[in-house]
Amino acid sequence: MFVLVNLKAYPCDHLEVARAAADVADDTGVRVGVAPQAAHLSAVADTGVETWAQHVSPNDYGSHTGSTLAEAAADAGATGTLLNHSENRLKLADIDGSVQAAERAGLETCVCANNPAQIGAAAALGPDAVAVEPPELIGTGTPVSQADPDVVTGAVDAAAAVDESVDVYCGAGISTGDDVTAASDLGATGVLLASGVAKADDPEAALRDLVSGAK
Ligand SMILES: O=C[C@H](O)COP(=O)(O)O
Repeated sequence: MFVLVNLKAYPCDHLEVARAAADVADDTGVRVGVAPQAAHLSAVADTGVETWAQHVSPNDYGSHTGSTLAEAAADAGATGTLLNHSENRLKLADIDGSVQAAERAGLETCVCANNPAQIGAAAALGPDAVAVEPPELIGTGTPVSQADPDVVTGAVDAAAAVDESVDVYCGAGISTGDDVTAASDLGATGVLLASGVAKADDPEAALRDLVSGAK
């Protein structure tokens, strides 16, 4: 299982989380990634943890003020990127363009989507992974694997129907090792989470609990 921690724009200590995630990954052999703010990519990558961007633009080099260039994220140490997160939705053409931009820069890609139908559409764009997240469960602490298991199995089936090589992650409310185990039992190969670590009093303890459920 891949445990990917999205720090969003939470006021957490990104270096504390990154160092903890690097230690937990080293100690357990479980794949753990951290997706910080774009301005923190380089500092987070310097800790040695697997580092993901929260978004990259569909643009190539050029006159694109305010864009997050895929090559710049890769230069800063990112090895992957989320795309189309529920809090940063893109037009279909821009998701496609961002997947291509990320691939051009050598970044792994995970396209987020709300439900199985969107997961099928996302998988058709050829990312490395898709992540299903019911928006109403994000940040609630109620895990999707418990509240809406059918959305996870539906997403696994929808992605496989399009392209069996696309990994399927699930997210929203994931915060414990039991949640990670439940996600794995439903067919997900990774989890995408945020508040369970970014808002934890002890992020390292939260991460150790999460990875204890990874298979
Ligand atoms: O990117 C992470 C997801 O939106 C899940 O957030 P959450 O773990 O706070 O529910």
